[in-house]
Amino acid sequence: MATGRTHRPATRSRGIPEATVARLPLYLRALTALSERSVPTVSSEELAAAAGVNSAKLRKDFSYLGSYGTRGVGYDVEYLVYQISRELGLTQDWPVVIVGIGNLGAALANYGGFASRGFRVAALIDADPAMAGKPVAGIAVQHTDELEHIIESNGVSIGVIATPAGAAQQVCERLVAAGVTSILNFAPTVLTVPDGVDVRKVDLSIELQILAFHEQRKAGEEDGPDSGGPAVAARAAAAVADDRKGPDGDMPAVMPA
Ligand SMILES: NC(=O)c1ccc[n+]([C@@H]2O[C@H](COP(=O)([O-])OP(=O)(O)OC[C@H]3O[C@@H](n4cnc5c(N)ncnc54)[C@H](O)[C@@H]3O)[C@@H](O)[C@H]2O)c1
Repeated sequence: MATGRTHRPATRSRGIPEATVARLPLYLRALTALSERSVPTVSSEELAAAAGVNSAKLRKDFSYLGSYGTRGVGYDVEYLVYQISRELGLTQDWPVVIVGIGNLGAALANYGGFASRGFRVAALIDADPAMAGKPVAGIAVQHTDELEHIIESNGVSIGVIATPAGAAQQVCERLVAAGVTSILNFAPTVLTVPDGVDVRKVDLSIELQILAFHEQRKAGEEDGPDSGGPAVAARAAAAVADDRKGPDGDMPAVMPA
C-alpha cells in the first residue's frame, strides 16, 4: 500500500513533467477567459501574466505540448484551449461522485464550475438514511448502501470525499474497491490507497495557517532587524515554507496528499 502520491515519479509517462501538468489548468483558465472575450491570439508574455507564470516557463511548458506559437502573432487561443483540454483529458466527460452531503458536500454539488469543466456529478451519496431521496442541487441523495452499484453502473473513476475525517478511510476503501482510481479528499486526514490510485487533498485551514505564518513574518520584518527573536524565527520558518512553494512560487491551494 502506498500513501497518496508520495512515490510517484516527477515525470509522467508521456514525458510531460508533473510541474508542467500542474500549470496546465492555470493556462487553461486564462485561455478560457480570452476565448470568452473572442480574443483570437495571445503572446506568451500576455498569457504568462494572465496565468501568473513566468513567460520563459510558459514557452518551455508549451514545447512539451508541441505548441510553439507564431513569431509576431503569438498562440492561437482556441487551438491552445483544445490542446490543453485534450492533454488534461477534459475532452471527455468525467462522471464524479460526492460522498458526504453535509455543508461542504452540498456546496460542492451546487458548484457550477465542475460541470462547465467536464466533470458531471453522477451521484451524491450519504450514510444518513434521513438524507436518502432528498434533492440537493437537483440530484436525489443516495444511501451509502448503493455506493458500489452507483460506481459500477456509472463507470465512475473520480470520487470526492466530504465526510467527517473518521469515516474517510473506510469510504475511500469502498470507492477504490468499486473501481474509483482518483480521489479528491476534503476530510482532514491522510488516506492510504493502493498503488495506481491518485489522491489530491484540499485543506483550506492549512492554507490559512500558512497565511498566518506570512502575516507573522511581515509583522516581524516591520519590527526591524534589531527586534531579535520573531524576525529570526520567521526567517527560519520561511525556509521551511519555501519547500512548499508551488510551481511558480505561489502556495498551491490544492496539495498532493
Ligand atoms: N478541506 C477543507 O478545506 C474543508 C473545509 C470544510 C470542511 N472540511 C471537511 O469536510 C468534511 C465535511 O464537513 P461538513 O461541514 O460538510 O460536515 P457535515 O457534518 O455537515 O457533513 C458530513 C456528512 O457526511 C455524512 N457521512 C458521515 N459518515 C459517512 C460515511 N461513512 N459515508 C457517507 N457519508 C457519511 C454525514 O451524514 C453528513 O451528511 C469534514 O471532514 C470537514 O472537516 C474540509
